[in-house]
Amino acid sequence: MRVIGLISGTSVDGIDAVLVDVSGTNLDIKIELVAGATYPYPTYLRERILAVCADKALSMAELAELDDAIACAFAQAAQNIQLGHSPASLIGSHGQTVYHRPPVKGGGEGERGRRGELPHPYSLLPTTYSPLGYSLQLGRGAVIAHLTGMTTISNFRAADIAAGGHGAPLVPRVDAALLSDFNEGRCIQNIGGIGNVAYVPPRHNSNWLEKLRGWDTGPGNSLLDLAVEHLSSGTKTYDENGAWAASGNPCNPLVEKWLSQDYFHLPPPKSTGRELFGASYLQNCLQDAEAYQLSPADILATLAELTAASIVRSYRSFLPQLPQRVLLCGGGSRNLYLKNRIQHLLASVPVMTTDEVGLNADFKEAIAFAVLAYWRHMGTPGNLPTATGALQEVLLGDVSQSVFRW
Ligand SMILES: Nc1ncnc2c1ncn2[C@@H]1O[C@H](COP(=O)(O)OP(=O)(O)OP(=O)(O)O)[C@@H](O)[C@H]1O
Ligand SMILES: CC(=O)N[C@H]1[C@@H]2OC[C@@H](O2)[C@@H](O)[C@@H]1O[C@H](C)C(=O)O
Repeated sequence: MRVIGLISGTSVDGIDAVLVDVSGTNLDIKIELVAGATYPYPTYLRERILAVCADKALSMAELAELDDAIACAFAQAAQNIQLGHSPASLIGSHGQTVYHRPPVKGGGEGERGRRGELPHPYSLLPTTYSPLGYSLQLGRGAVIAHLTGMTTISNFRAADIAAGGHGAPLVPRVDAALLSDFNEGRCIQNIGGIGNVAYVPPRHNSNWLEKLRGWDTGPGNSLLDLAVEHLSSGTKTYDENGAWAASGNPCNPLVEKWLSQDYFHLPPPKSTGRELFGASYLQNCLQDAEAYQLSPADILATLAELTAASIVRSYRSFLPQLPQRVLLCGGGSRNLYLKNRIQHLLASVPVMTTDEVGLNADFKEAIAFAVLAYWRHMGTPGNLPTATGALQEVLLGDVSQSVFRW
């Protein structure tokens, strides 16, 4: 089946679109990437999205307008990616995350929540506050289905959240299907705006899927990108290949201070977003850096070290053993300095990109949402409770069918 996968991630840099052929059932699937492209948002739209992510207030009418403007951009990306190819019959669209709130521990989280009992932290909250997580992705599927004439699956995170999960990360089940190895335990590390990992145990283990783990490791490129924009007075948006950071030195006492923060010590399942690792987090980092009189390059090297160390230390803290290989994907896998620091901290564990095992590292997330849509279409669950904390596996995504014929 030919499927389109669409996502714009927490970097808000544009829409990743793929056209893939998917076949098979459940975890036993094959995919072939027919086409992939990134379509940058128009500047005005990117700025509006970033403002909303940074808590800018907007009216309901403005929210509806923004939701549909994003959906139109996604529909356009779906049309563009098919040009010159035979058309797809299904779209899986993640949309644009503008807000993410994990469930309250001991309340919504499936692993800990008990029915019929108000857990302690919940009883301290106003009664209007739900212990379930909340995650809002804009770019409604109905509009994409309407504009493209194609059945569109969207709103993938809601069903996992309703089952007590974080609604994230959702990619680990796809990682299990596409990147597992018979003999080797692997960490599949995405470095987008936020970093997230799936630990995929070797498949020779009879209950390997139950042993799979996944969580958000913390900042990926979000702090680095914000810092580059600030330190270059808006002339740059990211540190190409990590060259700027590579010309500085990390300040280790600062890295240790930042790593003492709660999020890094919280056991999985856990998820996060720009709400935590965003502009105000960076402001605090920059304030801390003043005491050490760091140069711009040192600041970037220190933030890169935070990202690398938060990733590697989370493996050491939360996995039964280190993986035998780490496969990087997402834009941060192109940051050579970051990649080298991860390799250094992992010593003899080989670190490479998913490209090197045949899965495109830039488009893996978009591919994942094509696969998740395929699974929804086939009636196969898409979440992994060991990664999201949900009480059970559930079907992910709302189905919008197009009744319009253009
Ligand atoms: N050549 C490169 N050198 C350094 N960094 C790069 C390079 N290419 C991309 N990046 C980084 O990758 C980021 C985009 O990554 P990606 O598209 O994977 O993020 P995302 O999908 O928005 O995030 P998420 O996975 O959190 O949803 C850019 O903002 C930039 O920081
Ligand atoms: C709420 C949300 O959009 N979360 C993203 C984000 O970006 C990376 C990390 O945080 C991950 O948990 C998730 O995305 C991927 C696609 C996932 O669900 O696996």
